[in-house]
Amino acid sequence: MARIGILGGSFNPAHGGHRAISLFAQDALGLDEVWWLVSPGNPLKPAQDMAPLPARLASARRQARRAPIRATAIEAQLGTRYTVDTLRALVRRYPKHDFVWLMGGDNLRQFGAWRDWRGIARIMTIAVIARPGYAMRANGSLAMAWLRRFVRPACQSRHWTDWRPPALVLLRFRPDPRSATLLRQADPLWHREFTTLRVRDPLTRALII
Ligand SMILES: Nc1ncnc2c1ncn2[C@@H]1O[C@H](COP(=O)(O)OP(=O)(O)OP(=O)(O)O)[C@@H](O)[C@H]1O
Ligand SMILES: O=C(O)c1ccc[n+]([C@@H]2O[C@H](COP(=O)([O-])O)[C@@H](O)[C@H]2O)c1
Repeated sequence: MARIGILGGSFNPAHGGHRAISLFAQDALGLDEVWWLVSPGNPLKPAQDMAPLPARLASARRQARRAPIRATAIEAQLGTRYTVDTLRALVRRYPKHDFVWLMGGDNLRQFGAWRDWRGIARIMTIAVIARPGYAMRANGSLAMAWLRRFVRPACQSRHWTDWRPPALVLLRFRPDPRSATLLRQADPLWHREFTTLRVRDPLTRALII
């Protein structure tokens, strides 16, 4: 079974922080690959600041170069927007893969607002990577109040395929302050270099328009 970590995100744009946490997770969890799911549109984020999907996917492809990372916009083909639907579809589509959901500590804080977040935790193990400014045990977070009982020790993280979800592992990583927000502030028109209107999806080979 291939061991795959999934990092969902807006990638508006992709940056070195995504790459660094993916390589760290690859090592900590013993992954064969990390798949970056470039979202057609985060259901909780306003669409107006969002660069077109082909530009975000192209920026992710560039950041993923020469690393065991595949950028994909597979949610555009699956027709899913909510993570719970995406993960169900992926597990069905790739029965020979073991999947773990990766996210930064900032996403753990708002996880309780995601559609059927308990359902997500029941589908696959979740690995949270520390992010500067976000306490991982997020006291007062609705999701953490429920997830706390499923936390596994980080020293066992390579054995995640033996865990029966819900299972949550909190991974400490050297704080990486990079963010897409900072990059957009520095250059709101970052996507002008990705003028291409169509990009080949590296995972599915479909044309993303
Ligand atoms: N520097 C980082 N450290 C830890 N996790 C990160 C970091 N950058 C991104 N992530 C995680 O990667 C995933 C995708 O992030 P996203 O594409 O939204 O980038 P972002 O930098 O958080 O963007 P924005 O600043 O626009 O919110 C999320 O789970 C996020 O928590
Ligand atoms: O399913 C949901 O309700 C949901 C709500 C907010 C965010 N998400 C997912 O969380 C991932 C991170 O999103 P972002 O925009 O913070 O990079 C991305 O895969 C989104 O589709 C999912």
